[in-house]
Amino acid sequence: MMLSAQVPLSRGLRITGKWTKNEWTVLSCLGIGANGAVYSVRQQGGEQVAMKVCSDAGAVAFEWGLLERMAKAGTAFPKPHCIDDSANQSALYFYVMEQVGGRPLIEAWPRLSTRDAVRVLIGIGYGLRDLHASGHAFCDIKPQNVLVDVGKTQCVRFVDVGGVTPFGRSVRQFTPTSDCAYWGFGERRASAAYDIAAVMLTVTCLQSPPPPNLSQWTVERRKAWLQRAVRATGDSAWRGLAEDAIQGKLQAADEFIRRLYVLAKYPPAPQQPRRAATSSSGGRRMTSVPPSTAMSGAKSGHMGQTSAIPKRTRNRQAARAGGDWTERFMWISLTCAIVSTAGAWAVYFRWL
Ligand SMILES: Nc1ncnc2c1ncn2[C@@H]1O[C@H](COP(=O)(O)OP(=O)(O)OP(=O)(O)O)[C@@H](O)[C@H]1O
Repeated sequence: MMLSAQVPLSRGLRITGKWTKNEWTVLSCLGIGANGAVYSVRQQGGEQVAMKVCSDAGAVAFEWGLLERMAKAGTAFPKPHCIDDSANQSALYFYVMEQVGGRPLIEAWPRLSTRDAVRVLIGIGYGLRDLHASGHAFCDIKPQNVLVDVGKTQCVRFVDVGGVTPFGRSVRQFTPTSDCAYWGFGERRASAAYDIAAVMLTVTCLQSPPPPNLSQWTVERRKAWLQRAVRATGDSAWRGLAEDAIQGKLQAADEFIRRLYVLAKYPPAPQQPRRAATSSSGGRRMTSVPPSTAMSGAKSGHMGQTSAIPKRTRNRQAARAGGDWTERFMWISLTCAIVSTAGAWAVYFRWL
């Protein structure tokens, strides 16, 4: 059978590595993008991993190099496994990496409560902080490239390392709606501020989907639309954060995280209803995600290790939200004990 990066690989197909001699079995397609397709595959030994397949050997080698660098820097991108090309067919180049769990933000966002949405943003903030510490910007932030574990942990992970660029260089790969220059704000240059603006642009566009003919508008008209969309989203704290981020005033992820903690205390008013969207990655329909519960019940973080909201802060927030039943139980028990002791003393003195 003729294998090619352009032809979708069918389930059950076996791919043998020309150099590693490893064998992988295709399970499903995780997503298709401009640079190639990503498949869930099972490797010998049974582990499920992700395989990015391209027809361009140079593109695979370039992304692989970035992925290795990002792994060394301990960022939220998938861990690299190996790079190879198919022994069955010469035009199939690929690399194998950790398969990241969770759902793309485009699917997860509409079902997040306001509090959980802020917590996910804090997770993104921490992911960016680690990435920026390596001197690189993500540059291609979009809802398909941020995966959120919508279960208990709400971990945030990044995929698609192809756009990662050293600070100061021109952005090579971007998505117009997440690019501040497209909206008439800032320049298209890799920086922490560029990524932070992209996060808030992404979120604004998830809240208020832009019109389909946006690309035909002048930059001024786009800018005016965006300003209206930001004004229509959330309360003044939220608007202030979104405006500052989009205008490039937040120049470090730490500052972004700090501002988000303020929002976690005073979350923006929920926007209803959020329009259902269709994932562009592989054309999958948005599937239902169980609504997340109060902050007290879940841990948050990126890479499944770090909690986005420190435990003490979470407990305080939970107590404020009236969600800490153990504390309420303790106070009720204490009150009962005091009342019964007082009663016993009263009876004792009456009998004396
Ligand atoms: N390691 C991974 N684990 C799980 N899913 C992944 C992984 N890598 C990619 N995906 C999924 O596959 C989709 C496409 O992958 P990727 O973004 O790397 O392709 P691309 O060709 O670079 O896309 P684009 O044209 O958007 O830049 C992603 O949006 C994501 O949903």
